[in-house]
Amino acid sequence: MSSNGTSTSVQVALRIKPLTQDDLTNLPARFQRQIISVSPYNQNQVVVEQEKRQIFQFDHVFSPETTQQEVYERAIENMITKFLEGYNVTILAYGQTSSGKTHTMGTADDRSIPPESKGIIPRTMAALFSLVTSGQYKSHKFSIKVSFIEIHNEDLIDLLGEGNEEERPPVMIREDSRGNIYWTGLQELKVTNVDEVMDHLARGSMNRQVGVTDMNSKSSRSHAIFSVTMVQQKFIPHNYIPGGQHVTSPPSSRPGTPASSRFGSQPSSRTNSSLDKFDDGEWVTISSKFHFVDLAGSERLKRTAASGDRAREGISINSGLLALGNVISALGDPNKARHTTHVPYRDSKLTRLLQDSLGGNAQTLMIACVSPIEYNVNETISTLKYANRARNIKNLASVNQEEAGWNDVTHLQNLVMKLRSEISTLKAAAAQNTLRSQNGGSLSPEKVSQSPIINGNNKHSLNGYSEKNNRISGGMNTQNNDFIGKNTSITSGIPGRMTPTTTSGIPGKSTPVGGRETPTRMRPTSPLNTFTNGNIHQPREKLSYEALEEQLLQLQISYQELTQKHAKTSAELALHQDNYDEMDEIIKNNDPGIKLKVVTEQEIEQFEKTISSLESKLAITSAALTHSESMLKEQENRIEGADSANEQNKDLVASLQKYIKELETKLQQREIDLRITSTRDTSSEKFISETIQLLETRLKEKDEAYAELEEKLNNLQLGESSESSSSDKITRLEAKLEFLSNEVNKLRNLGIKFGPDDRPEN
Ligand SMILES: Nc1ncnc2c1ncn2[C@@H]1O[C@H](COP(=O)(O)OP(=O)(O)OP(=O)(O)O)[C@@H](O)[C@H]1O
Repeated sequence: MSSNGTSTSVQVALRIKPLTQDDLTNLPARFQRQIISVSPYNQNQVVVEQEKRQIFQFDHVFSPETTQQEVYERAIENMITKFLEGYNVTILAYGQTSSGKTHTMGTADDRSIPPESKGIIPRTMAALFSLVTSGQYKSHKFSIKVSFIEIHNEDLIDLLGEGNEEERPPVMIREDSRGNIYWTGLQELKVTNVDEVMDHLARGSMNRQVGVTDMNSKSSRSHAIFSVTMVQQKFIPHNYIPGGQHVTSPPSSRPGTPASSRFGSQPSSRTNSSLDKFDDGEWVTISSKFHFVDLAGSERLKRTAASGDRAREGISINSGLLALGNVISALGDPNKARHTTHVPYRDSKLTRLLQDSLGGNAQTLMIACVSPIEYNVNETISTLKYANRARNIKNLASVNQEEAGWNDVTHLQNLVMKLRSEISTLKAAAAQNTLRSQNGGSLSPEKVSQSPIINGNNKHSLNGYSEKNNRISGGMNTQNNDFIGKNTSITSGIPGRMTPTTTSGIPGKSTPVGGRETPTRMRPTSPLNTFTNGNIHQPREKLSYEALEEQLLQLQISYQELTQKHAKTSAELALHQDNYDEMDEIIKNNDPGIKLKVVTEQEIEQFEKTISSLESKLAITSAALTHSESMLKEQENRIEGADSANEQNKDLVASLQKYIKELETKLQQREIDLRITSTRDTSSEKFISETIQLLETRLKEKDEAYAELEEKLNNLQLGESSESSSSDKITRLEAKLEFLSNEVNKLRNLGIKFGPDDRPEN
């Protein structure tokens, strides 16, 4: 049973990793500029310097210089106190690969790690053991167990499991009726000191899946959850002073096992002797669990150059973190949280396991780890945003406290029997008294005090009872332990005090305070009055008798109800056990045909998600298809148009070819004509040149004749008698020569040459 639910936000711390030698060697120097730092104005703010400046606020910010001890002191120490008070506590380390999650948590701790480098787990465990063995808790008895589980490719692996993995029972996640998540089928190892814890942690982390990525030579490829379950039994004496010291020591023997034990163990039966211890006080069982969650790297696949198995791991890691992100979104976005009733815890094993640690019954701290340098800026920003959303989640943390025996039917049966016997003794005493008073006798106070019913335990129940019970039902809570005296130990010892009790002190009935009261019963009666005046003790006895009768009746009803409830629960348990055995058998048989039946709700949801994603892909594909079809039609139309244009072009080509043919014919004809012409030209040239030659010959002859004539003339000049006839002859010859020269010039003008250097005369 839980008490004192208080709403708390998920606390978020940011840790900036210092640049390590590996970073300096492996990452490009030009991207090693530090881009994130603690704000100088507010120690809980970080500033990211990029093109634009971004500021994020967290509950704690740890600079690269912060030591492991400082982280522990500032963020973890007070959570141990909460754990001891009975709260469930969860610490999650989130961030990209190599950002320092494992270092911060100390998940991979072993003896080689120096004390100053020890992470949260070893420090917390050392502090826890130091506290539980200290004087402060000497009235408590503790049972501490550890388990270590890994989620790798959506499989749950028990890291502390021994023997052959195939022969181990499967690890299953379960949810109890109160929404608490627990798992079955894994080793829970009892530890009594910190060394034992560290041995288990080291052994488990050796079994953890690690691989080499581009960014971390020893990268955790899985989510790992190291859990500590603590059951403490606290004795609350009846004369307890709220907020003060216990004034009596607890009795030496105490209830054997916690009334409500999770993680598979059954409540133990109770013996009568243990009931007796309620007379001095009562045992309260507080159980709480502490999860240390070292998440796998949140980076995108391409950053780690993952392929093959690494990529498969990456996809599974990312789907787990995506589901965690969706849960954080659903819980962390104030608008969504108001409207969202469904938080997708079942989307991954990780979120299912952390269901009651996120938005549930837990004190939760997320430590977001980031790299300081520019190279990782995108991952850093996404981690900061993720962590920032987580700050908005409200958890309802409460102490897991139960009064001893409340769930223990055997204990309740014994109690009913004890009450019955007390009532019958009381009845007998009352009858005896009535008889005596009828006989006129009176009962001395001494005799009354000898009655086992009135004496001691039940003294107050006969007078201040109703008043006392009013107080219980009005404001009782197990934290305050507002105890009523010894005589009410029956009521207070009955594990029904956490539910409202009736004013008659009968457990399990939720009747409002005073609802069933008669004025008589409400009236406080002084015991002194009752027993010093014999005249008034008869109605007093009568009243007690009636009240007891009613109590008996109520107890019988309660007993019947409990028996029925017990029978029903047993039947349900048997049914679940059968189903479980059947499933177990199926899984063991490993029959692939039958195995199909073991489709869990989670898988169905996964299938539904896959189907809906396929449907959306189908919608996109069919839209693309429609688009392609219309494009195709358009193309067909174009082709048709092109075909008809082609036909037209063919005609054109044919007519062009015809025209070309005609032209060719014409050309041929022209060529023939030209040839004929040129032949003609050649013959005319020949004729002309012959003519010219002829003319030249003639001219030459004339020239020769002229020269002969001149000579003759000269000879004649020597004789005067022949002078006039010679000059006539010369005139005639000159005229002839002129005529011939004109003829030659005409021929020259026609382009006929009379030798290579011939030029027409002007
Ligand atoms: N605050 C720190 N001071 C000194 N060294 C650190 C610090 N944080 C991380 N380192 C070192 O950086 C390296 C990577 O850190 P770690 O293995 O813790 O990263 P991780 O986030 O767990 O990576 P992965 O997700 O791949 O497992 C380790 O060598 C670790 O010792």
